[in-house]
Amino acid sequence: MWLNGLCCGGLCGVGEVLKGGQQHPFDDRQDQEELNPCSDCGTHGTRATPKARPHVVMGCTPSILSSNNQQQQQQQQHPRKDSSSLYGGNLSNAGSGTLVADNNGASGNKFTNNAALNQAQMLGYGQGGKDVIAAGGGGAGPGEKEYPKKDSIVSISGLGHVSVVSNVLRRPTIGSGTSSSSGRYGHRQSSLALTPEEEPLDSYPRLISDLKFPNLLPPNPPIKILIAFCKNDPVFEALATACHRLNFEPTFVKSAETAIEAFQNVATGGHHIIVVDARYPRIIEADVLGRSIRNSKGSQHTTMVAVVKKNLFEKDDTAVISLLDVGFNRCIIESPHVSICSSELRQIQHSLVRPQNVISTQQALYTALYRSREAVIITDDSLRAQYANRASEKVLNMKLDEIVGRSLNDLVTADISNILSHTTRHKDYEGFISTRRKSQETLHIHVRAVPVSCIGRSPTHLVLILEQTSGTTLSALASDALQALPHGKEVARGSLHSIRRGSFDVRSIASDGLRRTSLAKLSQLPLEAPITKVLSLLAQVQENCSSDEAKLLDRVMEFLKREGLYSPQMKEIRTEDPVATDLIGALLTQGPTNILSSRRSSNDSIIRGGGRPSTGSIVFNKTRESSQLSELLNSALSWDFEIFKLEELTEKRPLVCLGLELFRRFDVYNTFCCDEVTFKLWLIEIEKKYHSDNTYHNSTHAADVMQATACYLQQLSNRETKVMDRMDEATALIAAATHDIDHPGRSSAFLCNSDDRLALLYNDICVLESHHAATTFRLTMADDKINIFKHLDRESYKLARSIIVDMILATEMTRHFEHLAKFVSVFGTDVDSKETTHDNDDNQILIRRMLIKCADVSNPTRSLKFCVEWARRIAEEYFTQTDEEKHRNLPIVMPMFDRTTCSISKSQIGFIEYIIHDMMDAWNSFIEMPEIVRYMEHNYSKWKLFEEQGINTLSDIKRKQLTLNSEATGSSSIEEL
Ligand SMILES: Nc1ncnc2c1ncn2[C@@H]1O[C@@H]2COP(=O)(O)O[C@H]2[C@H]1O
Repeated sequence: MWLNGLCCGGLCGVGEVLKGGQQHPFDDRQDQEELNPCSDCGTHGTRATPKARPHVVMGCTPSILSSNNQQQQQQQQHPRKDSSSLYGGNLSNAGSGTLVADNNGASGNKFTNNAALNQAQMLGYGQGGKDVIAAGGGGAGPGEKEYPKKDSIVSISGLGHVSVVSNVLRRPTIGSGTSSSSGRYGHRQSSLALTPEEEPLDSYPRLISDLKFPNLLPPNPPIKILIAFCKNDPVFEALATACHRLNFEPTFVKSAETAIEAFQNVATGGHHIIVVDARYPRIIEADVLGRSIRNSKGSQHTTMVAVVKKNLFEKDDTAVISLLDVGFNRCIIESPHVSICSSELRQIQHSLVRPQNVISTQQALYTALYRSREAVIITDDSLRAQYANRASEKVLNMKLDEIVGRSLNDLVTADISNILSHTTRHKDYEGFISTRRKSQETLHIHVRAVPVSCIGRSPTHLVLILEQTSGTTLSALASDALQALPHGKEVARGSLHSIRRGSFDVRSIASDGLRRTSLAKLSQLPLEAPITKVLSLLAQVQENCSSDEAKLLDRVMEFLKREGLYSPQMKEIRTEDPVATDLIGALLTQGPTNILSSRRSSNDSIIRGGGRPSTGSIVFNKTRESSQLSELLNSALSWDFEIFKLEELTEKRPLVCLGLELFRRFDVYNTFCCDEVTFKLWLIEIEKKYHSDNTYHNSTHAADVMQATACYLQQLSNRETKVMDRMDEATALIAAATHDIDHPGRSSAFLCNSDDRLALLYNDICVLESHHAATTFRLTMADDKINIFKHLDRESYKLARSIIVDMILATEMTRHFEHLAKFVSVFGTDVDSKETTHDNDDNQILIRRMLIKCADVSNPTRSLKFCVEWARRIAEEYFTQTDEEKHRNLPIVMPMFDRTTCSISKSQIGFIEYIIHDMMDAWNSFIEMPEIVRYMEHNYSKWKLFEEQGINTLSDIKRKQLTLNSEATGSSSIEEL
C-alpha cells in the first residue's frame, strides 16, 4: 500500500487506497500543483497532499518514496537544535514536513524530519509524535476505510492535519534499548538486511537518535548477481555453485553486450553484484564493460568484481589498478574451489554490498531535499558550497553549477563571521542575511545555519536553510516583475495596457463596412514587432529634421524594411576573381540558382562511376589495441591532431575511435546517463551513414569537425566564467559528429536542380542540413540499442534535441553572414568578450552556432599540410559535381570548378578572404586561440605564393603535397611558422 494512496491525505476518511504497485505514484504527471479540492469529499483542499516521488536507488525500479509537505504558514516554528549528521543537519531542520517511506508505504524507521514530528505532536499523536510517525507495517487492504488511531502511520498535511494511512499492529517501545543480538540495524529478514536473522521491521525498538538521524533502510530484495563469463570453465562452475549456496539470484551472460542488456533490463536488471571475467580481454573487455556499467543509470551502488588470473597479482598492480580506475570495486583471483568463491562472495556481501545499499538510500534524501521548498545549501569546512537544492537556485537566481563550488562569501553580502562565531562552537545560528542574487540585486532572507560533523567532532559542513518570508518573496518577485516591464511609454503590444488601448469601439465597427472592420481589428492586434517600433520612432524624428537628414533617414528606413536584416546583399559582394565569385555565390545561395555566377554551361560529359563501397563493420578491437592509435588519441585535444593518420589507422573509420575518446574526455556518458557500449554502437551506425566515397564530406570530415569542436570546448572550459555546461558540451560534440550525416557529396543547389527527393521533401530550403538533422534523430530513435538519449528525461531530451538540431542547421552556409553579424554585434571584436554576458539563452545560441560553424570550416586554420589536403578534397568533390552536372545536362552551379581549368589556389584565396578571415578573427577574439588566426594567415600567404608559382590544378597540388609532407616530417607546429 502506498503512503500517499489517499485522495486528500485521508482528510475525508473515504479516500480510496491505491493498490500497491499501481502506476499512480510512479507517474510524474501526478506531480501537479496542489490546492485541488478532494474529488471524494469535495471539500478539503489538498494543498498539502504529499507528493509521492519514486526513487531508484539501485537498478531501475523505484524503491523508496519521499513526500514533502509544505508546513502551514502561520504555524509556529519550533526551534530545532538537533544536528549531528549531514542528513540531520538539513532535512531535520527543514521547515517543511518531510517524510520518507519505503515502497511498501511504511515510514518505518525511514526518515522523518522535525517539522513532520512537530506537526504530529501538535495533534497529540504519541510522545512528540515520534512513535506515531516511526511506526510501520500493517495497514488496510485496498479499498478499506481507515480511521485515525493513535498508533498509526500518519500523512501530514500542510494545513496541520494528520491523516491515517495505515495501522500499526505492534507499537514499538521507544528508548527501551536494542534487542540482544540486533545491534543498531538488526531487524530485517533479508539477504540484504544487516543482520538477516532478526525480527521483522515493525517490531524493532529504536533509539530516539535513530529516529532523528537514521540511516534509511535499504530496499529489501534478495541479492541479484550478474555473472559475465565467456566460458563455463571450473572457475565459472565454482562461482555458480557458490551463488546457489548463498541464495543469490544469478543471471549468467557470455558477452559484454548481453551483460549491459541484462543490467539495464528494467524488470530483471539492476544487479547488486556484477562479476566480470577479466581473464580473456579479447572476448570480454572488462574495462569497457566496467565503464559502460558505471555509466548506466542506477549503477552507482552496484558492486563490480573482476575475476583475474593469479599471475596478474604476481607481476605488478597496474592491470588491477586500471580495473579499479574504471569502476570495479574489487579484483579477485580465479579459483575453481566452491568454498573459496563462497567465502569471497560472502565477504563482498558484508563489506561492500551492505554499505552500498545503505548509502544508496541517500538518493531518497537528496530527492526530498531537492523537492523541498526551502532553499538548502551545504558548504564544506572552507565554506565552499558543495550542495544546493532546486529552491536555492530560485532564491539566488543562479544556476546550480554557478552556486556549487562558490564560496559563501560570494553568495551572501552579509558578514558571515557572525554565523561562524556560532557554528564553530557547534551552535546553530538564526537570523537574517542578504543574499547576492545574480542580478546583483540583494535579497534579505531568513537563514538557519547548522554545523554538522561528518568525521570527528569539529564541524565539517555547514547547512544553510534559507527561508523566504512572505515579504522578501514579494519584494523579490515585484522587483523581478518590474525589471521585466517595458519602461516609459514603450509599453509593448500584447501587454495588458496595450490590449486595453487596442480594444475597439463597437459603434465604429458597426458603421464601417465589414472589410474596414476587419482591417481595424487587424491594426489593433498586438502584432507590433520591435522593428515596427524603430520605424515609427524614426518617422517621428523625420518630422523635425532638415530635408537632407530626412532623405538619409528615408534610406535608413528603406534598409530596415527589407527582409533578412542580417543577410548580406549578395549582389553587393563582388569578388574580382571568377573562381571566388562562383564559390562564394554557391555557398551563400539558397535553392537552385547561384546568385553570383553568371555563366551557365553544360558540355563535356564525364561519367562518374561506382557506387558506395561496402561499409563493413569496423575492426575496433584490433585498432584500439594498436599502440599507435592510443598514442595518437593522446593528442585528441591538440590543434595539430593528425586526423589523416587516424583515418589511415582506422581504415577510413575514424569517427568511432575519436568519438569515444572525446565523449570520455567530456564525460558525455555521465551527462547522458548512458553507457559507453550504446555510444559505441551509435557511433558505428552514424559513421556507416557517412559516404566513404565522398572525397570531402565523409566521416573523416565529421571526425575533424568533432575534434575542432572539442578543442574549442576545451578552451572555453578553461575560462573563469563558465560558458558551456556539460549538456552544451555533450550536445555540441554530438552535433559535430552528425552534422553532415548521409551527405551525398553534392550541394543543396545540385539536389534542387536535379529534383532530388530530398529537395522535394524540404521544399528547396536548407535541404542538406535538414536531412542531416532529421537522419540523426530518425536513426538514433529507431533502435534502443543505439539510442543515446534513452536515459534522458523528457525535458533534457527536448533540450538536447533542440540544441543539436539548431547547431546542425547553423552549418548551412546561406545564413553565414547573418550568424556572423549577430555574433559580432553581441561579442564584437573590439569589446572584451569576457564582459558580455553568456548567461542569456539568445547569446548561448549565438555561441553554439558560431562554435560549430568555425569547426565546420576550420580546415584553412589548420597547419598547412592539413589545409592543403582538405582543399584538395573539397575541390575534387566540387569537380565531381560539375562533371555530373555536365553529364546530366543540369545547370552548373559552379562553372569555374572544372577539373581541367580551375585554380584551386585562387578558390582558397577567395574562400579565406570572404568567408574565413572575419569569422576566425571574431572567433579568436572570443575564444582566444591565436593559433587559428596564425595558421590562417600563414596558409593565406602560401596560397598566394602557390598562385604566383602557377600551382593550381589537382596534380599541381598533389605534387606540392609531396614536398610539404617531406618538409613536415620534422614538425609543422605553429611555433615554427
Ligand atoms: N577549403 C575550402 N574551400 C572551399 N570551400 C570549402 C572549404 N572548406 C569548406 N568549404 C565549403 O564550406 C561548406 C561548409 O558547409 P559544408 O560542410 O556543407 O560544405 C562546405 C564546403 O562547401
